[in-house]
Amino acid sequence: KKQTPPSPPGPYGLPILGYLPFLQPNLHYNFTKLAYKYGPIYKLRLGTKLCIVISSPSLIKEVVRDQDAIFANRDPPVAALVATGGGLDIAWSPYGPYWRDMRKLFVHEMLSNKNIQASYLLRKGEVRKMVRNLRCKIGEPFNIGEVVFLTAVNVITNLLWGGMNGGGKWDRLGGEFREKLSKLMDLFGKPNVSDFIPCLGKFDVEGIEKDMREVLSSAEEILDVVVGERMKIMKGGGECRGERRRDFLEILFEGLTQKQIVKQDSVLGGTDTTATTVEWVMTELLDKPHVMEKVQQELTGVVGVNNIVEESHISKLHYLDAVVKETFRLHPPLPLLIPRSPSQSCTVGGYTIPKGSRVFLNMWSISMDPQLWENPLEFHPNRFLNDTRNFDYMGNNFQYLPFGSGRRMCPGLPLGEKMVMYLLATLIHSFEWRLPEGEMIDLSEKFGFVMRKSKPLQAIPYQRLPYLNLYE
Ligand code: HEM
Repeated sequence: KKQTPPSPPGPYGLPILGYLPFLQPNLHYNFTKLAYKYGPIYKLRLGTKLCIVISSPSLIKEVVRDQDAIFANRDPPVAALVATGGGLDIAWSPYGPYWRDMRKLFVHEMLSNKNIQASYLLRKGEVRKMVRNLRCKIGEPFNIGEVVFLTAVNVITNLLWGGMNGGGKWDRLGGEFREKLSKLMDLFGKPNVSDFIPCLGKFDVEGIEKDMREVLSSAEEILDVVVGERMKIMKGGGECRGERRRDFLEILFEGLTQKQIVKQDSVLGGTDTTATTVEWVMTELLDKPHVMEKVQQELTGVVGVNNIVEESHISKLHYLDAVVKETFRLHPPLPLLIPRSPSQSCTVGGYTIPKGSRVFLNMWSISMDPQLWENPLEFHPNRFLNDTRNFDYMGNNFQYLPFGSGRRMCPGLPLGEKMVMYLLATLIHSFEWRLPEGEMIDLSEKFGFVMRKSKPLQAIPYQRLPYLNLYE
């Protein structure tokens, strides 16, 4: 008789609530501590939901490579279902034809090599605008993450529907929209009892659904205006600002309704990950002046002293690339990636994983594993120089997956990587950075859908080289 493999080990919990009352807010840390006790694959019952936590490269490979098709489904939290109209966006829609079509449009059209190259002028314009704004703040402390976020939002919304920040009207809407988007991302990450005890769903005990609906209705009002305006132009047969680059909206108009377009929140989520990464890199560099000095030297050698950074310089910035990679290791923006859910019962590591369970891939714990990394708690960019182990972002080394892996891997990778490097190279080449008087570096993190710093980085820019007028 064929025997069913056993269920993974795991802690016991209370009746009905399971392990829910014992969960701590820093979930990645909590899950890592449990792995010390129960091993690299264990189960947790949170309310009625069976969760599986995996934290070894070989078991992660079984999920995202060997059984990728089975694990390509998501198990969206209530907040995400509310935000995406029941899963109309790319990140939360179930694995199937709708997701495939959306993702194909996104990857082959919006983020095709041709479109990314054609949109360089747009990125250049936004990055220059950022430097001009920073010139007015020389000697003053300000929030780096916020400035970078605005630049990333402008680039991505421009790629999506072009021109949101082109005139006074879009500038105002863009600022408001940024606020809503941050709130929306925070709500994705908040643990919600309704996710784990569905019969409590209608009571919305923590008010997350209510908050989400409020944020959404104002965010969507803004999107409706933008999308509606563009639909009018398209229906009138008008040329979109005479540009040759087709933006995502134009492409989407070919097959989707306005409602489906407005629900592309996950695409916009790319702005939060980009800004958070830049903020973490700047924090690590301000904490380690010798590393900052090496990055500056590299930039001076590659870009020169009387010149401004161009995207063509990026491929020559090997040390900065290693600094970014090491930052992704120590502070992965999505420490548990986006949870998967098997579409049929299957076996991982010799254990049964039931259909519909929520599977967390704990990349944070892998990043901190002393068996896999020498001195894992220390910041050593050199470990990524002269790398022979494929520590790139392509999702083939299961010890290092900042952009995920398999069918559900981040489709925004080509843009995200470019933006992070270009923004950092410009910020560091143009300015000398210091902390405000009496301020200490704070490296603590706050768990969320995107893992941000618990205290935003405040830093002061000083003019570094005499060429800043080139940005005028
Ligand atoms: C530093 C930048 C970024 C990082 C670190 C990052 C990381 C990730 C990760 C870890 C995932 C989950 C992958 C998985 O489940 O295996 C993901 C998914 C996704 N990302 Fe990114 N991302 C970044 C930038 C972007 C950008 C710029 C965009 C859009 C322009 C974007 C759009 C998406 C979308 C749509 C998904 C869902 C894919 C799906 O479910 O099919 N990301 N990202």
